[in-house]
Amino acid sequence: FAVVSVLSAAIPGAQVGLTASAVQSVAHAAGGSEGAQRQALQAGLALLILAVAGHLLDVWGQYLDSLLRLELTTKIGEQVMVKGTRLDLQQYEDAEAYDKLQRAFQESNGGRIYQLFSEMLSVSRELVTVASVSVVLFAWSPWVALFILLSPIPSVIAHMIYTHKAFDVEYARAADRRRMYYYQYLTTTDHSFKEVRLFQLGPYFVERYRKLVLEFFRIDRQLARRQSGIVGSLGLLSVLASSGALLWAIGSAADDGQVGRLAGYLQAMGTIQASAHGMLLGIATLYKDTLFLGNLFAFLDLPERRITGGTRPFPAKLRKGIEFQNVSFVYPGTDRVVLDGLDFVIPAGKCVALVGQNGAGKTSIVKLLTRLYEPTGGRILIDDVPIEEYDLDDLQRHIGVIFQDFIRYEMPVRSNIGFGRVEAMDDDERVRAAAMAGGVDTIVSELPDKYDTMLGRHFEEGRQLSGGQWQKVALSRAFMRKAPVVVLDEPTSAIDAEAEAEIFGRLRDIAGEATSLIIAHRFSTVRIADKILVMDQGRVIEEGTHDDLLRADGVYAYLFNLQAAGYLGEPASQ
Ligand SMILES: Nc1ncnc2c1ncn2[C@@H]1O[C@H](COP(=O)(O)OP(=O)(O)OP(=O)(O)O)[C@@H](O)[C@H]1O
Repeated sequence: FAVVSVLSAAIPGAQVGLTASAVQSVAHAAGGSEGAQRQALQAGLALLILAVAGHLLDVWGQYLDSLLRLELTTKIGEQVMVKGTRLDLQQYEDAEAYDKLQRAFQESNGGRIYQLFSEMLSVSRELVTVASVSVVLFAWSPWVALFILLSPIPSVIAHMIYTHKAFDVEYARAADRRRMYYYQYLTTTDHSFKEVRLFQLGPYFVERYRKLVLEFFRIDRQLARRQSGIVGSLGLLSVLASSGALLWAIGSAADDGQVGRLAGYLQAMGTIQASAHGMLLGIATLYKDTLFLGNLFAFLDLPERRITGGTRPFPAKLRKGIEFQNVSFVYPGTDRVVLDGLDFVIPAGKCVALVGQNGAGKTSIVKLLTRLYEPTGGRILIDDVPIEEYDLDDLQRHIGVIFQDFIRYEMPVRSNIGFGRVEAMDDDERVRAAAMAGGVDTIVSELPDKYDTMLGRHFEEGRQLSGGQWQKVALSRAFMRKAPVVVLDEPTSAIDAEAEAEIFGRLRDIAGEATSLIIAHRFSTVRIADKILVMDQGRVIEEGTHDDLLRADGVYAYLFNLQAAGYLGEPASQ
């Protein structure tokens, strides 16, 4: 591509020389000079051949250019996705790091990197054109050549100053841009439509969006005004320089009668002005692209998986269980103690339930157990071995976890369940067994394409499920994993009581095989557990079976009675 581009760029130099020679020969022929006519025709023929060659090289260059664009956009998009999967959860949950991600994602379609390459090539092409024409010009008059060559520089400097300012402005905007996209998202997606419509929030979000846009507009207008001033005044210098050179060329042609040379100057001036201007503007654009691409590279350079594991394989079945010893945790960048000297054991093959108020720290425990974060103090042991000694991927592969905010994959049922063990997604038996354990098999049997039915509404022929049905699908995904440790964060909050009882029956069936931790607010869910931990402000304040805790008549008994009274319509006794 580079060779083709450079070859085609050398053509204008030859054209200037040939044009001058053709015009001069015509002038001589008109003066009756012998052989001049033949020379003029030869120069004309050479010009024709050059034009055809130039055209063919251009077409070829454009084809290669498309290939380059395709290849770059594919590769960069993929690299950004891969990088996204290699970061830590912390980088997604921290506003500053998230801004960095967003800035990089804006460049992730590879458009800018393609632009950078093609800009680099076009600058080199223009350089070759300018050089080839300059050779001819310098031979005629070094001063005129110098003037013509340097004339575009002032206006390009102006562009570069502006580009830097524009980048600084855009850089500082990341958070506001994110806010803008968020308002757009809230007013244009199915997830938010119901609330936005019924709470009549549309005008409010549009107004917030408009305020941000207007502020952007105000700053951009200021910038554009300043740019016009700078570009205008420096550009005037460029115009004066090139016009001066032209004046000089006209004067000297009037003196010595070299009309061919004047024609050559005129053509050269047009070519050089376009090329030198194109080249210097290209440099300004390159400068801008490298500034913006800095965002992409800053993202690609982000440290990957700072949480690392050891080499020990995770046990296929726990012997002893999971133990939290004096575990404390503070989210990075914050100072609130979320877990405060936590001590508890989940015996192997048993089911332990965690209850506690919102914000007590239950989900944070799951994040530590799955090593999405590291404790600030204390240690977590699995079968008496510190958790960090296990191979990280192996550990995560052996935990079947479903978070409260599980994903509703807009994909077929088979994928939604099969993602629990992606290698076994085509194993019909396993997918069906998982669906049965999650209580979703009867729903699937009524779907038009059974396990191949598309779920959700984003793609054609997708079937939308109810909230509880989606939750059952997510549970099936956890069962699909057949992991020795199962962690379910509010797994049945949207599931009806009958289905919940069935699912927990199955969870009990796998007890003995798996060690499970269930977080729940519903006491009907909690009571089936072998042991219940009651949490408050990052600590375990009560521990025991359902009956033990009722007998102890503490916080658990109070909360249980409160919920039971709610069901029975009686006031809670305390
Ligand atoms: N990524 C985070 N960064 C900083 N603080 C966080 C983060 N996630 C949660 N927290 C804080 O940690 C505390 C515990 O949150 P956690 O999600 O563990 O509570 P929870 O017991 O699971 O609550 P819920 O019952 O509402 O699900 C809360 O005060 C919350 O504000």
